[in-house]
Amino acid sequence: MPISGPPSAAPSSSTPLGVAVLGAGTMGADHVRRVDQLVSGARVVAVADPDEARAAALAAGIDGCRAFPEPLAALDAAGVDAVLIASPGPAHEEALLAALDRGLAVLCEKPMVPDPEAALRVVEAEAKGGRPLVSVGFMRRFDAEHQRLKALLDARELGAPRLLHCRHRNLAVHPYFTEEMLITDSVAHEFDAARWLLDQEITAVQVFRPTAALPEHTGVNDPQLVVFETDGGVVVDVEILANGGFGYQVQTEAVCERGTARIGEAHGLMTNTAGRWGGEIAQDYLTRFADAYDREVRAWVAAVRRGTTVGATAWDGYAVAAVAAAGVEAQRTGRRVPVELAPRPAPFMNAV
Ligand SMILES: NC(=O)c1ccc[n+]([C@@H]2O[C@H](COP(=O)([O-])OP(=O)(O)OC[C@H]3O[C@@H](n4cnc5c(N)ncnc54)[C@H](O)[C@@H]3O)[C@@H](O)[C@H]2O)c1
Ligand SMILES: O[C@H]1[C@H](O)[C@@H](O)[C@H](O)[C@@H](O)[C@H]1O
Repeated sequence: MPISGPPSAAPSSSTPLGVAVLGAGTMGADHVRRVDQLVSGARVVAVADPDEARAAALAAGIDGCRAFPEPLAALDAAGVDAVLIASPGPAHEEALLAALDRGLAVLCEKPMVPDPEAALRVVEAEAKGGRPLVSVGFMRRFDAEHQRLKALLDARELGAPRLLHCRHRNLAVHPYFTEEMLITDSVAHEFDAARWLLDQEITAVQVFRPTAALPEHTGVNDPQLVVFETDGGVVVDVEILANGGFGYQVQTEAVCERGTARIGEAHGLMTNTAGRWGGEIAQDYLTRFADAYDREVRAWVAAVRRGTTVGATAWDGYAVAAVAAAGVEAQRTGRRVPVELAPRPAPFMNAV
């Protein structure tokens, strides 16, 4: 799609950035609350969802915010300077291309676009515009524990990393969640986090599935073990559990040449009483990663004002989609599947 719209200018420092939020479900509602109540320098001016009642309910609580049943119409609403996409992954490509066509900066929830060919179209559309506009919501990059682990690995304090052991356990997933989404929607986070933590590309993926019968209540064969290799020789294993039923846990342990480092062990209150100790397990990502989402959206608003992006780029979104495509094939065939990456375009001159 050609870039035909005029480039958007970030508003002056005294005018809040007008944000259109596409998708008024779990994440859309959380981001609307965040932009409205926690982030200074931005306001929600439009909310769009084909479920009109959802959009209207969110917009009703915010002065000057309009609800739209047609997602793309919200991009043309008065006062829109930037777009936050929180619709399901398959709807992202259309919204991203429309935003880029209008020169609007975007924070797009992960996965940027689940399918790699479509993800590459987004990379190309942004490149044609000549400036960075797409930030992808891989929020672990803004989580304090993940940032500490990255700093430790970058500084080589424990020597070179050799293995990453990851656990990704969900309480439950949406009823529309499919077996493929274990890879494209959930392990997508570990694909991004591993690339970012290690500063390496992923080269091949394998998926191991228990042979036990499919649990009737979920429709997803739980748990699965996803193992991938990087071009720096690191091996990463990820236990992915969609319907664990007990809480939300995201843990990573790096095994390096001279030691190990672990994050995600505890998050919440620990109690000692009556001869026992015990702790809390967060029940969902909205709790576990609340601080990370806040930092992410604040950083995004600040970046848009500076005319740039933050966190994962459109290229990162594409790379994750390419790895996920290999992962889905590995899941289907039981084979080790190499990752095919397109040539990387030159970075933007002013990207951060
Ligand atoms: N970063 C994270 O930790 C995290 C957590 C959960 C979800 N997500 C991502 O956020 C996105 C939304 O997930 P969710 O859990 O909020 O889903 P959800 O099902 O709760 O909500 C999605 C909403 O989008 C609406 N919708 C459908 N098609 C649309 C379109 N074309 N345009 C606008 N709205 C549309 C639906 O009616 C629904 O209200 C997904 O990409 C998901 O992967 C990210
Ligand atoms: O969409 C959600 C979200 O991305 C969560 O962060 C992840 O833990 C879940 O597995 C996924 O289903």
